Amino acid sequence: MQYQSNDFLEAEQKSFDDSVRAIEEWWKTPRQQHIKRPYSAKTIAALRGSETLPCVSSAAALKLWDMLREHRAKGTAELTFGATDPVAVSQMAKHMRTVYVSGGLSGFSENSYPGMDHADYPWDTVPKVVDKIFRSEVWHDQRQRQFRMSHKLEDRTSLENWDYLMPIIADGDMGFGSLTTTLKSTKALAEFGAAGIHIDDLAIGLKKFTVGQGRTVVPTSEYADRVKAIRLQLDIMGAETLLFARCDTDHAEFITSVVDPRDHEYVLGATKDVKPLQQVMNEAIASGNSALEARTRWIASAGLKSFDEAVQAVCNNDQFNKYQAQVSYGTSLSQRRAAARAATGADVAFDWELPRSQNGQYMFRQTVKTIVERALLVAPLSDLSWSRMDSPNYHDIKEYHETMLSHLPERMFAFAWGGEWPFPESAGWTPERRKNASAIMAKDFGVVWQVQPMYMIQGVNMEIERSAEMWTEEGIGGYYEKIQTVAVSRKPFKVDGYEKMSWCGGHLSDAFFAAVSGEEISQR
Ligand SMILES: C[C@](O)(C(=O)O)[C@H](CC(=O)O)C(=O)O
Repeated sequence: MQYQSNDFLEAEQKSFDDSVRAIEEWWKTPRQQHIKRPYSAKTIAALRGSETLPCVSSAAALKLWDMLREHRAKGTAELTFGATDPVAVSQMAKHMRTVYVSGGLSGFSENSYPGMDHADYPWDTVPKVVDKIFRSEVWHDQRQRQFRMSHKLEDRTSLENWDYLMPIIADGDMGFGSLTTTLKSTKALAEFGAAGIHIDDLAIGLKKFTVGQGRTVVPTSEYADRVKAIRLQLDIMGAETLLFARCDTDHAEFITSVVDPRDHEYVLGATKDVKPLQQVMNEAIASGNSALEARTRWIASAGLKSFDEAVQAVCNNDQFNKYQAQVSYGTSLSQRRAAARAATGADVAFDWELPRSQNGQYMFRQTVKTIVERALLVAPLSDLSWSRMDSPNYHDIKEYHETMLSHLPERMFAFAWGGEWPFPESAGWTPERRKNASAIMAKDFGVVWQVQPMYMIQGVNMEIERSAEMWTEEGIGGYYEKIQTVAVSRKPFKVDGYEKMSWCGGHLSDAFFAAVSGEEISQR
């Protein structure tokens, strides 16, 4: 064994103690002080290497934090959309101050095997897109500054001066598997430039899109562990990256396991004497019938209820009140059964095994209360809360945010708008409310960051399709008149393009040659 002197050991101990103190001081800064960790600075110091490398995303994360806090104070919001292409991002910078890297969009456009939003692409797909966008932002900032600095002060007022260094918020999906993948993807996202990361409570790979079935969530405890793992990783790195705790429980229909009693209230069971759903579906397939139709018939016959509903259905008001007085958040099914027996004098028929799916999922019925419970649980470790929706219900949105704010008045929220949402009056959307939805969400509910993740797929598709039609029908004549002439005459600045040397980096690369040949390249 290598001999280690006392001097070495003491220096090592001092460096460790210094690191603990530095972490404790860091956690007192305005950006960090609201976070309540379930572990000590000593634990984090012990998980660090002897050198903590500076995290490139931290400056952007602090910028994002200040930006969002300011919006929160003013009742306004930062609006952005999803992007995976640095060229597009360079144009977004002229109107937006943040950019979103969507997992769904990355799944379509950033891997060799495109597909629907299943997060079934390699776990480092989104980090690589973040890397590409982050580096392109840095490059645009560099070439813009070089161009400006080649001009004298008095000539610079009329030059372009965009803030390309837009904080990037990245889709961490469900962490891509186990805890170690969650740690690795967080590390990659923060190292590659993500100023914010969102994590959700979805099960990996179980989204359904066309058969009318809702999403599958993981137990509350698994979700809480994901959030904890991300915060832990960010702390190990000393990263300021913001953590958006997204909850996909709205309209979720399944849960992977009943390991956590906090979920038991929402799991559905059969209250009638029926065969297991899987058996019925397998019999339908074996006899050449539709499994989906067999499922629909089974659901209609099984008397599906939550345990509380099952109790309510078999007792009077007094008995139900007595039952309710015995149960609360986190009361397990076996405790609920005992409380029901005590209140009604009989066992209540309820079997949550019978409706289980082929993948073993349990049937689940969420309410706004479920989402609030999950969101409150992970709020102390995260920076923003986000209840993800399939379609917008204003009443639910209002109830969720107002309940959250009654517990956490300073809380900041994120929200994603869909590409083809209907905004019906029946869901609380008056025309006036729809028109001003983004502003209302910001002012009334503190939703400081709002994204349309799939804007590229609809909004930009529309532009490309129109452009492709024009080019194939009119060729260079059409291009000259409808694109080039318009782009070049745009005021106060030409539209960016390959011929615009400042934007495409022509000036920068020529400046490299000049500098190497010994020329003074500043302010000629
Ligand atoms: C935001 C999202 O995570 C994404 O990948 O962009 C998706 C988008 C969508 O499916 O509409 C999500 O909300 O799950």
